Amino acid sequence: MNTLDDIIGAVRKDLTARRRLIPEAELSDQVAEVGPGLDCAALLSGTDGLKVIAEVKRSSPAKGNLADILDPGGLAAEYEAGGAAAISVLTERHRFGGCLADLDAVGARVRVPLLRKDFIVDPYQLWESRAHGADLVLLIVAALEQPLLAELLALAAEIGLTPLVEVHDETEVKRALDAGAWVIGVNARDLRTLEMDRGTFARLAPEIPDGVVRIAESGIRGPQDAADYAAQGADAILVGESVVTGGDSKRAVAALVEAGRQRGRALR
Ligand SMILES: O=C(O)c1ccccc1NCC(=O)[C@H](O)[C@H](O)COP(=O)(O)O
Repeated sequence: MNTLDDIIGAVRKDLTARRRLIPEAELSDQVAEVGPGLDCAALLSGTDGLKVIAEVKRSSPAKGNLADILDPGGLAAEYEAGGAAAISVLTERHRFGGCLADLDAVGARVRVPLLRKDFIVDPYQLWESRAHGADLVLLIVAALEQPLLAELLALAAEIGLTPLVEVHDETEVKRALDAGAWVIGVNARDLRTLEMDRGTFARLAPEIPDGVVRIAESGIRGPQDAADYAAQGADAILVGESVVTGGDSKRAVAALVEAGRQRGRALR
C-alpha cells in the first residue's frame, strides 16, 4: 500500500468514531452559528507580493518527528507576527501528530485565515472544519474520484470554506479546473512515493489560468526557494518543516516574506 492510501485508511477509521460522537446535523447547526469563513482567494493573491502560509507540523511520514509543538497557538502567533498571510494546521493524528484541538487553539490566537490540512474524503469533515474555525480546507485530487471532488468543492463553497485543491501533475490540474477550483496548490512532494520534485510548480503553473490563485507547496528550504517560486508566478507558498525546525519561527517566516517581496519588486 502507498503512503497516501495508508493515511486515508486510518483517517476513515477515525472519522467513523467521530461521527458516532457528534452527528453531522449537530455540526451543521454549529456552522450556522459561526457563519462563513474569510474570503481567502483575495487574501492569498500575490499581486502585492508572495504570501506565506506557515504550517503547524509536528511530524510527517517523510521525516518522522520534526518538532515538539506544545503550544500550537503560540507558534501560530509567532508566524503571524513574522508576516504569515495564513496558518496551516495539520489535524491528522497518526502520521502528523495533529488534532482538531490544534485548530481551535490556533484560531484563538490569530486573525489571519486558517487552513485545515487533513485528508478530506467525506462531507462530514467539511462541516467539522468550519465548526472548528477553518477558513480553508485542503482537497487532494489524488485522493478523490472526480464526482466526490466536485461535490466537496461545491459544499465547501456553500458553507463558507475556501477549498485549496492540491495537484501533482497535468491531469490533476485539469481535474481541479473541471471541478471549479479557484485556488490550486501544486505539491512538490509525491504523496504516494514521498519523492520531492521542486520543478513541479514551474512545469504546472502555465496550465493554471490567470485569476486562479497558485500556491507552491512543500520542500521550501528558505528565502532562495521563496524567491524562485515568486519568480515562477506563485501567489503564495505553503511551508512546514523549515519554519518548525529552524529555531526562530517568526524570523524564518519574515525572511520568506521579505524574499518574496524583493523578487516581486524586481519583476515589476
Ligand atoms: O509531509 C509529508 O511527509 C507528507 C507525506 C504524505 C502526505 C502529506 C505530507 N505532508 C503534507 C504537506 O502537504 C506538507 O506538510 C506541506 O506542504 C508542507 O511541506 P514541508 O514544507 O515540506 O514540510
